[in-house]
Amino acid sequence: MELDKMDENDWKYHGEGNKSLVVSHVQHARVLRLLKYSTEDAENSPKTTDQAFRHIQNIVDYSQNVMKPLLGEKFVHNGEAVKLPLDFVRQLSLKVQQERPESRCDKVMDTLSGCALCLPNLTQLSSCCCCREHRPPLCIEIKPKCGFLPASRHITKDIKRKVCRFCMHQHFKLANGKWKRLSRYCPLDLFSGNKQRMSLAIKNLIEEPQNNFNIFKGGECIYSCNDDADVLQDLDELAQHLRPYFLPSGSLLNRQQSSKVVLHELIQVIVSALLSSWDCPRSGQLRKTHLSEGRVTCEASLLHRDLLRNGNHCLPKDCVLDKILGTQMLDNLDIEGLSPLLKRVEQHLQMFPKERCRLQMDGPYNASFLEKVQNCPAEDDGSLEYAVGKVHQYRVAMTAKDCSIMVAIATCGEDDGLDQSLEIQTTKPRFTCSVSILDLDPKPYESISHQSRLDSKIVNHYLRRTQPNNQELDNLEELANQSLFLGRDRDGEDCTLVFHPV
Ligand SMILES: O=P(O)(O)O[C@@H]1[C@@H](OP(=O)(O)O)[C@H](OP(=O)(O)O)[C@H](O)[C@H](OP(=O)(O)O)[C@H]1OP(=O)(O)O
Ligand SMILES: Nc1ncnc2c1ncn2[C@@H]1O[C@H](COP(=O)(O)OP(=O)(O)OP(=O)(O)O)[C@@H](O)[C@H]1O
Repeated sequence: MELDKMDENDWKYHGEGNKSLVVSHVQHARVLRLLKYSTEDAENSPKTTDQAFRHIQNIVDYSQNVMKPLLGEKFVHNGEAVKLPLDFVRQLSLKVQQERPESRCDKVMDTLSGCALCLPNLTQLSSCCCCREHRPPLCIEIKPKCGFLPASRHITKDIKRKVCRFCMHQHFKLANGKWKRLSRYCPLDLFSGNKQRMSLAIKNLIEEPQNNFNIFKGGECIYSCNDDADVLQDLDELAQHLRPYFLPSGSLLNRQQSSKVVLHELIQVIVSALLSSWDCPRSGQLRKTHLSEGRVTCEASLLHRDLLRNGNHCLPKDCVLDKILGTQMLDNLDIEGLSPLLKRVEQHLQMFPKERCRLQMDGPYNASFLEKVQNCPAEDDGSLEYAVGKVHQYRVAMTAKDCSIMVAIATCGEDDGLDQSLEIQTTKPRFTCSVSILDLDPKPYESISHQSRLDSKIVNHYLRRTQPNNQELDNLEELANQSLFLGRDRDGEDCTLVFHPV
């Protein structure tokens, strides 16, 4: 990429989240990730080009020196901080504006600094993984969120040990109008390692993607949450896109039958990719990570109790889910156990503000930061160092609870070489696949206190809605929502997919 010859016509809108907007190159498998900021919060945006560059370089360092060692070399692509011509960035901003979803337009793209993060386009397979097949690659993006129930002795509300954060948060989001329907997805099912539970989790993501699920074909997003949340997802249209990948061209199945088969096959491929151990492909069954029984089942999940009790609940060691879960579980005190330690750090920093630098509260994210994360003492010895170590661990866990997984797949013929990619073995066509993790930004130290407030709000709201003894249900709408939730619970076995052993 020649930075002095940048042309906005070579780039197109690709997607965005809360903090960044992504454009992709029309020919090369590259993306640029530009920062966004809220106009009301302009004073918190980086003021000079150097500050913005430093901010992006911090993201690169954090990905490379902290998240990559924790999550695995194969999954993390840290990218490169770049300085772009300002005129190019301004033109680009104008060009993409009309493509942006309304729900994300509360923030504007940074057009002042000219700084961005350049990354490989993870919706496309790297050339070494590509087959001779000309069909465009498919890519499935999943934002899995937190995959375990906390076991910390500091927890004050027992419900947190029974219902997972995502499922409780759904009710809070519904009440606040962020979404209009509850998602049936439960992260504990996805992270269970049990293929039946995982399949149901993915089926639920497909049915209600919210901001947790997207599908790309040839780098174009073909399936995601509608901005108009009233409109249900068109699964039939999705199945038509997928049909050539999963059904032989002469298939005699009618449209409805083929939709079922195609979605079932897609889910199988995703499950296989998520469970593959990349260090020893095809031997994903060798070493396994077990979670203690009580931490793997969420009472809000709709699965049949027998399956939850008797199924296999472990992840192959080193598969992408195992890596993410292990990093999420660095948060072993829960926000309630962390809060007094956060206070210890805050008090120290109030007295000695210059210590912020030595303690690496805002980086630099180097080997010494990772050392603080990995070698934090197991027990509180009352020291500042212990408190700082736990705060750093919590922030790293937050990143892992908010990252996304990209599973890029392509069909391949009998004699295609597989090089560094992974062969997914299913009953029908052969696929090569690459799995990556994205959105690995450091979470600011300041965001921890927000987490603490949010945690109380989510839990209190959930208790008010779902527990009959909490009589604070204030209107009929709330009651309706509650019965919707209870109805879900009773529907435990309602699954339109036919599950075959995989
Ligand atoms: O706090 P959560 O669990 O709601 O996560 C936030 C996400 O909301 P979600 O629940 O996934 O819809 C939120 O996602 P959306 O903007 O809702 O798509 C962001 O990812 C946010 O991260 P950041 O503050 O922008 O770095 C996320 O915030 P933090 O990870 O910083 O807490
Ligand atoms: N390297 C990449 N290759 C392909 N697509 C990408 C890449 N990085 C990001 N994207 C796409 O852009 C979207 C937004 O990126 P990202 O999740 O990093 O933004 P964010 O603002 O940090 O998100 P969040 O809301 O979680 O804070 C992603 O959901 C993904 O679809």
